[in-house]
Amino acid sequence: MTEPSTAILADGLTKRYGSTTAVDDLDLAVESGVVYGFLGPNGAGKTTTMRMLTGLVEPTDGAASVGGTPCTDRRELVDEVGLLPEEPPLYDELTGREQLQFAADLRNVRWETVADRALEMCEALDLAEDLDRRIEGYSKGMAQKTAFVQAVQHDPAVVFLDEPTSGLDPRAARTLRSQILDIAASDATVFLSTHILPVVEEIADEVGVLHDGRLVAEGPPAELTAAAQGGASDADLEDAFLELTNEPDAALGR
Ligand SMILES: Nc1ncnc2c1ncn2[C@@H]1O[C@H](COP(=O)(O)OP(=O)(O)OP(=O)(O)O)[C@@H](O)[C@H]1O
Repeated sequence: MTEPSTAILADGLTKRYGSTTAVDDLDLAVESGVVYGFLGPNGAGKTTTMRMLTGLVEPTDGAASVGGTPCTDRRELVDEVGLLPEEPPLYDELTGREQLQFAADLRNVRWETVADRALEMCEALDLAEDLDRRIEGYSKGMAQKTAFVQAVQHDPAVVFLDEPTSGLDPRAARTLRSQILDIAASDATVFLSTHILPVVEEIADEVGVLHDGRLVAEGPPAELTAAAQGGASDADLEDAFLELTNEPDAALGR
C-alpha cells in the first residue's frame, strides 16, 4: 500500500480585510483522495479560504500549497486544481458546449482529450440536450451543471466546490453527489463547502468546521456526530454543527 500524500496544506493561513479577520491562523492537512467537507456559518471564512487555496486571493499571513504547489503560484496551480466558485464564471453569449471548450482552452488542454469525460458527465446530469443552446437561456440548474463540468472536466488532482448542488433538482443533485464520489475514487481530492449537511454526512470522509475564521473542530462526520448532544444516539451532523458553532470556545477547549 502506498502512503497517502497531502493534497492540501495550510499553515497559519490568515486573511484580513481592514479590521475584519476573515480567516484566522488556519492549519489544514487534507490527504489525497479524501472528500473534505468544509463547514461553517455564513461569514465564517469558507469562501475566503477557498479563494486563497486556489490562488485567487493572497493571504495576509501564513502559507498554503495544493499538490505541493504554493497557492501564490497561480500559473502552476491552474493545472492542479478545479474550482466551482459560488458565482460560476460563465459567458451568456456562448453555448454550453462552447463554454466547456473555452474552459479547456484556458487551461491549454485540448478539447478532444476531455470531451468524452465532459460529455458523459453532461449526459448523466441531463444537460447533453441543452449543450448547443446559449447560456443566456439556461436555468440556474443548467448553469450550475455547466459550471461543475467545466471545473472538473480536465481531471484535476484537487477539486474545490462551493455549494455544488445549489439550484439542482433532487435527481441532478444525487447524480452530482455520485460524480463527486467517482472523482474521489479516482484518487483526486475534493474540498467541498456546503450548508447541506446531509450531503456532507453522506459523502465526506473528513469534516472541518470553521467559525469566525478559526477551525473549531475536525474529524470524520461520524466522530463529530458521536460527540454531539453528550453522545445522544440520535444526534446528527446538524446537531454537531449547531453545538460547535454556538460554543466555539468550548469546542476549542477554552
Ligand atoms: N473582499 C472582501 N472585502 C471585505 N470583507 C470581506 C471580503 N470578502 C470576505 N469578507 C469578509 O470576510 C468574512 C468571511 O467571508 P466569507 O465570504 O469567506 O464567508 P463564508 O464562510 O464563505 O460565508 P457564506 O457561508 O455566507 O458564503 C466576512 O466577514 C466577510 O464580510
